Amino acid sequence: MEHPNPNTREPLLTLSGVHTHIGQYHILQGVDLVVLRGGMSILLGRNGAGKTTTLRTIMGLWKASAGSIMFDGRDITKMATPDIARLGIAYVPESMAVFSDLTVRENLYLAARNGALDEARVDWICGFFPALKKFWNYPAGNLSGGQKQMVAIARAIVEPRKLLLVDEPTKGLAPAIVQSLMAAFRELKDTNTTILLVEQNFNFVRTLGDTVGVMDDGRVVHAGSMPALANDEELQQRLLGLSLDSHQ
Ligand SMILES: Nc1ncnc2c1ncn2[C@@H]1O[C@H](COP(=O)(O)OP(=O)(O)OP(=O)(O)O)[C@@H](O)[C@H]1O
Repeated sequence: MEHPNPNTREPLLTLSGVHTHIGQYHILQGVDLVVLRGGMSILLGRNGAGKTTTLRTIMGLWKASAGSIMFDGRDITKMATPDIARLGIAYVPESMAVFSDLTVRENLYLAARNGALDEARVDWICGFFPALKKFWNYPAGNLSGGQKQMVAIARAIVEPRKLLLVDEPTKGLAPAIVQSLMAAFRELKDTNTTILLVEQNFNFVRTLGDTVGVMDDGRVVHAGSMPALANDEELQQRLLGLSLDSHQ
Protein backbone atom coordinates (compact mmCIF):
# COMPACT_ATOMS: atom_id res chain seq x y z
CA MET A 1 0.00 0.00 0.00
CA GLU A 2 1.17 3.50 -0.76
CA HIS A 3 2.45 5.57 2.17
CA PRO A 4 2.01 9.23 1.38
CA ASN A 5 4.70 11.53 2.69
CA PRO A 6 3.29 12.83 6.01
CA ASN A 7 4.80 16.23 5.32
CA THR A 8 2.45 16.72 2.40
CA ARG A 9 -0.68 15.83 4.36
CA GLU A 10 -3.09 18.46 5.54
CA PRO A 11 -4.17 18.92 9.15
CA LEU A 12 -7.34 17.15 10.27
CA LEU A 13 -7.16 18.36 13.88
CA THR A 14 -5.45 21.51 15.12
CA LEU A 15 -5.20 22.62 18.74
CA SER A 16 -4.00 26.20 19.13
CA GLY A 17 -3.08 27.60 22.52
CA VAL A 18 -5.53 25.34 24.36
CA HIS A 19 -5.90 25.88 28.10
CA THR A 20 -7.96 23.62 30.32
CA HIS A 21 -8.83 24.14 33.95
CA ILE A 22 -10.08 21.29 36.12
CA GLY A 23 -11.67 22.93 39.11
CA GLN A 24 -9.06 25.29 40.50
CA TYR A 25 -6.19 23.55 38.68
CA HIS A 26 -4.76 24.99 35.50
CA ILE A 27 -3.86 21.74 33.70
CA LEU A 28 -3.37 22.51 30.00
CA GLN A 29 -1.35 25.67 29.61
CA GLY A 30 -1.38 26.47 25.91
CA VAL A 31 -1.34 23.18 23.98
CA ASP A 32 -0.44 23.44 20.29
CA LEU A 33 -0.90 20.19 18.38
CA VAL A 34 -1.54 19.21 14.77
CA VAL A 35 -2.79 15.79 13.65
CA LEU A 36 -2.37 15.21 9.93
CA ARG A 37 -5.09 13.54 7.90
CA GLY A 38 -4.41 9.86 7.30
CA GLY A 39 -1.43 9.80 9.64
CA MET A 40 -0.57 8.35 13.01
CA SER A 41 0.37 10.96 15.62
CA ILE A 42 1.86 9.89 18.91
CA LEU A 43 1.54 11.91 22.10
CA LEU A 44 4.27 11.12 24.59
CA GLY A 45 5.12 12.51 28.00
CA ARG A 46 5.66 11.56 31.58
CA ASN A 47 2.87 10.82 34.06
CA GLY A 48 0.72 13.84 34.70
CA ALA A 49 2.01 15.77 31.66
CA GLY A 50 -1.53 16.35 30.40
CA LYS A 51 -1.99 13.73 27.68
CA THR A 52 -5.32 12.36 28.88
CA THR A 53 -6.57 15.87 29.60
CA THR A 54 -5.71 16.79 26.01
CA LEU A 55 -7.77 13.89 24.63
CA ARG A 56 -10.65 14.68 26.97
CA THR A 57 -10.54 18.34 25.98
CA ILE A 58 -10.66 17.41 22.28
CA MET A 59 -13.76 15.29 23.03
CA GLY A 60 -15.37 18.15 24.97
CA LEU A 61 -15.32 16.13 28.20
CA TRP A 62 -13.33 19.00 29.69
CA LYS A 63 -14.03 22.42 28.22
CA ALA A 64 -11.10 24.46 26.99
CA SER A 65 -10.95 27.75 28.91
CA ALA A 66 -8.93 29.40 26.12
CA GLY A 67 -7.59 28.59 22.69
CA SER A 68 -9.23 26.76 19.81
CA ILE A 69 -9.74 23.24 18.53
CA MET A 70 -10.40 22.92 14.81
CA PHE A 71 -11.52 19.57 13.38
CA ASP A 72 -12.04 18.96 9.69
CA GLY A 73 -12.54 22.65 9.03
CA ARG A 74 -14.90 23.26 11.99
CA ASP A 75 -14.38 24.94 15.31
CA ILE A 76 -15.32 22.29 17.90
CA THR A 77 -13.94 24.12 20.95
CA LYS A 78 -17.31 24.78 22.52
CA MET A 79 -19.26 21.87 21.09
CA ALA A 80 -20.94 19.23 23.27
CA THR A 81 -19.35 15.78 23.37
CA PRO A 82 -22.13 13.92 21.49
CA ASP A 83 -21.92 16.48 18.68
CA ILE A 84 -18.14 16.09 18.53
CA ALA A 85 -18.52 12.30 18.37
CA ARG A 86 -21.10 12.71 15.61
CA LEU A 87 -18.56 14.62 13.51
CA GLY A 88 -16.51 11.41 13.39
CA ILE A 89 -14.16 11.36 16.38
CA ALA A 90 -13.99 8.18 18.44
CA TYR A 91 -12.31 8.02 21.83
CA VAL A 92 -10.92 4.90 23.47
CA PRO A 93 -10.17 5.83 27.10
CA GLU A 94 -7.50 4.17 29.18
CA SER A 95 -10.04 2.08 31.09
CA MET A 96 -11.02 -0.29 28.29
CA ALA A 97 -14.57 0.61 27.51
CA VAL A 98 -16.21 -2.80 27.19
CA PHE A 99 -19.34 -4.35 28.64
CA SER A 100 -18.03 -7.39 30.54
CA ASP A 101 -21.31 -9.32 30.65
CA LEU A 102 -21.99 -8.96 26.95
CA THR A 103 -20.40 -11.01 24.19
CA VAL A 104 -17.87 -9.55 21.80
CA ARG A 105 -20.58 -9.45 19.14
CA GLU A 106 -23.00 -7.63 21.45
CA ASN A 107 -20.29 -5.15 22.41
CA LEU A 108 -19.75 -4.26 18.78
CA TYR A 109 -23.45 -4.28 18.02
CA LEU A 110 -24.13 -1.71 20.76
CA ALA A 111 -21.41 0.53 19.38
CA ALA A 112 -23.01 0.63 15.94
CA ARG A 113 -25.17 3.69 16.12
CA ASN A 114 -27.48 2.72 13.30
CA GLY A 115 -28.33 -0.52 15.13
CA ALA A 116 -26.83 -2.91 12.60
CA LEU A 117 -23.40 -4.39 12.12
CA ASP A 118 -21.77 -3.96 8.74
CA GLU A 119 -20.48 -7.49 8.17
CA ALA A 120 -17.82 -6.44 5.69
CA ARG A 121 -16.50 -3.87 8.14
CA VAL A 122 -16.53 -6.43 10.97
CA ASP A 123 -14.46 -8.76 8.76
CA TRP A 124 -12.07 -5.88 8.07
CA ILE A 125 -11.69 -5.19 11.82
CA CYS A 126 -11.25 -8.89 12.63
CA GLY A 127 -8.43 -8.86 10.07
CA PHE A 128 -6.38 -6.77 12.56
CA PHE A 129 -7.83 -8.42 15.67
CA PRO A 130 -8.35 -12.12 14.86
CA ALA A 131 -9.05 -12.82 18.56
CA LEU A 132 -12.39 -11.07 18.18
CA LYS A 133 -13.66 -13.67 15.71
CA LYS A 134 -12.35 -16.46 17.91
CA PHE A 135 -14.21 -15.15 20.96
CA TRP A 136 -17.14 -13.67 19.04
CA ASN A 137 -19.80 -15.27 21.24
CA TYR A 138 -17.90 -15.17 24.56
CA PRO A 139 -18.54 -12.59 27.28
CA ALA A 140 -15.98 -9.81 26.82
CA GLY A 141 -15.27 -9.93 30.57
CA ASN A 142 -13.63 -13.35 30.11
CA LEU A 143 -11.05 -12.03 27.64
CA SER A 144 -7.49 -11.08 28.50
CA GLY A 145 -6.54 -7.43 29.02
CA GLY A 146 -5.10 -7.18 25.52
CA GLN A 147 -8.16 -8.76 23.96
CA LYS A 148 -10.46 -6.40 25.88
CA GLN A 149 -8.40 -3.55 24.54
CA MET A 150 -8.98 -4.92 21.03
CA VAL A 151 -12.74 -5.02 21.71
CA ALA A 152 -12.61 -1.42 22.92
CA ILE A 153 -10.79 -0.28 19.79
CA ALA A 154 -13.07 -2.36 17.56
CA ARG A 155 -16.07 -0.65 19.18
CA ALA A 156 -14.55 2.71 18.32
CA ILE A 157 -14.10 1.84 14.64
CA VAL A 158 -17.16 -0.34 14.09
CA GLU A 159 -18.44 2.54 11.98
CA PRO A 160 -16.19 4.69 9.81
CA ARG A 161 -14.55 7.49 11.81
CA LYS A 162 -12.41 10.34 10.69
CA LEU A 163 -10.24 10.36 13.79
CA LEU A 164 -9.47 7.81 16.47
CA LEU A 165 -8.16 8.98 19.87
CA VAL A 166 -6.61 6.13 21.85
CA ASP A 167 -5.30 6.55 25.39
CA GLU A 168 -2.43 4.27 26.42
CA PRO A 169 -3.74 1.02 24.96
CA THR A 170 -0.68 -0.93 26.13
CA LYS A 171 -0.93 0.03 29.78
CA GLY A 172 -0.60 -3.00 32.04
CA LEU A 173 -0.31 -5.47 29.17
CA ALA A 174 2.34 -8.17 28.89
CA PRO A 175 5.03 -7.49 26.24
CA ALA A 176 3.81 -10.25 23.89
CA ILE A 177 0.27 -8.83 23.94
CA VAL A 178 1.65 -5.34 23.37
CA GLN A 179 3.49 -6.61 20.30
CA SER A 180 0.30 -8.03 18.79
CA LEU A 181 -1.64 -4.87 19.64
CA MET A 182 1.02 -2.76 17.98
CA ALA A 183 0.98 -5.03 14.92
CA ALA A 184 -2.77 -4.41 14.72
CA PHE A 185 -2.20 -0.66 14.93
CA ARG A 186 0.33 -0.94 12.13
CA GLU A 187 -2.28 -2.60 9.94
CA LEU A 188 -4.90 -0.05 10.91
CA LYS A 189 -2.46 2.72 10.07
CA ASP A 190 -1.94 1.16 6.65
CA THR A 191 -5.63 1.71 5.95
CA ASN A 192 -5.01 5.47 6.30
CA THR A 193 -7.15 5.82 9.42
CA THR A 194 -6.12 9.01 11.24
CA ILE A 195 -5.03 8.16 14.77
CA LEU A 196 -3.84 10.15 17.77
CA LEU A 197 -2.26 7.65 20.14
CA VAL A 198 -1.19 8.49 23.68
CA GLU A 199 1.62 6.27 24.81
CA GLN A 200 4.26 6.30 27.52
CA ASN A 201 6.41 3.58 26.09
CA PHE A 202 8.52 5.09 23.34
CA ASN A 203 9.86 1.74 22.19
CA PHE A 204 6.41 0.56 21.16
CA VAL A 205 5.62 3.57 19.04
CA ARG A 206 8.97 4.67 17.65
CA THR A 207 8.40 2.74 14.42
CA LEU A 208 4.65 3.35 14.34
CA GLY A 209 4.17 7.12 14.40
CA ASP A 210 4.43 9.57 11.54
CA THR A 211 4.49 12.58 13.81
CA VAL A 212 5.08 12.98 17.52
CA GLY A 213 4.28 15.49 20.21
CA VAL A 214 5.97 15.40 23.58
CA MET A 215 4.08 16.96 26.49
CA ASP A 216 5.36 18.31 29.75
CA ASP A 217 3.61 20.42 32.35
CA GLY A 218 0.49 20.96 30.27
CA ARG A 219 2.24 21.99 27.06
CA VAL A 220 3.59 20.34 23.93
CA VAL A 221 7.32 20.93 24.35
CA HIS A 222 8.38 19.18 21.15
CA ALA A 223 6.55 18.48 17.90
CA GLY A 224 8.04 16.91 14.81
CA SER A 225 8.39 13.78 12.74
CA MET A 226 8.70 10.47 14.57
CA PRO A 227 11.56 9.16 12.41
CA ALA A 228 13.54 12.31 13.30
CA LEU A 229 13.04 11.70 17.03
CA ALA A 230 13.57 7.94 16.69
CA ASN A 231 16.96 8.57 15.09
CA ASP A 232 18.12 11.22 17.52
CA GLU A 233 19.33 9.64 20.74
CA GLU A 234 20.30 12.96 22.25
CA LEU A 235 16.86 14.46 21.67
CA GLN A 236 15.24 11.37 23.19
CA GLN A 237 17.48 11.66 26.21
CA ARG A 238 16.60 15.31 26.61
CA LEU A 239 12.84 15.02 26.01
CA LEU A 240 12.06 11.59 27.36
CA GLY A 241 14.95 10.85 29.66
CA LEU A 242 15.65 7.68 27.69
CA SER A 243 18.98 5.97 27.95
CA LEU A 244 20.46 3.77 25.23
CA ASP A 245 19.73 0.72 27.40
CA SER A 246 16.00 1.28 27.21
CA HIS A 247 16.03 0.74 23.44
CA GLN A 248 16.40 -3.03 23.76
N1 LIG B 1 -10.21 15.21 37.65
C1 LIG B 1 -9.07 15.82 37.98
N2 LIG B 1 -9.02 16.69 39.02
C2 LIG B 1 -7.88 17.32 39.35
N3 LIG B 1 -6.72 17.17 38.68
C3 LIG B 1 -6.71 16.32 37.64
C4 LIG B 1 -7.89 15.61 37.23
N4 LIG B 1 -7.56 14.85 36.16
C5 LIG B 1 -6.25 15.08 35.94
N5 LIG B 1 -5.75 15.96 36.81
C6 LIG B 1 -4.37 16.44 36.88
O1 LIG B 1 -4.02 16.93 35.61
C7 LIG B 1 -2.65 16.64 35.32
C8 LIG B 1 -2.59 15.97 33.98
O2 LIG B 1 -3.22 14.70 34.07
P1 LIG B 1 -3.39 13.76 32.81
O3 LIG B 1 -4.18 12.57 33.24
O4 LIG B 1 -3.90 14.55 31.67
O5 LIG B 1 -1.89 13.36 32.54
P2 LIG B 1 -1.31 12.23 31.60
O6 LIG B 1 -0.19 12.85 30.83
O7 LIG B 1 -2.37 11.56 30.82
O8 LIG B 1 -0.71 11.24 32.68
P3 LIG B 1 -0.69 9.63 32.76
O9 LIG B 1 0.34 9.21 31.78
O10 LIG B 1 -0.30 9.40 34.17
O11 LIG B 1 -2.07 9.14 32.43
C9 LIG B 1 -2.14 15.82 36.49
O12 LIG B 1 -1.42 16.65 37.34
C10 LIG B 1 -3.39 15.31 37.15
O13 LIG B 1 -3.19 15.11 38.52
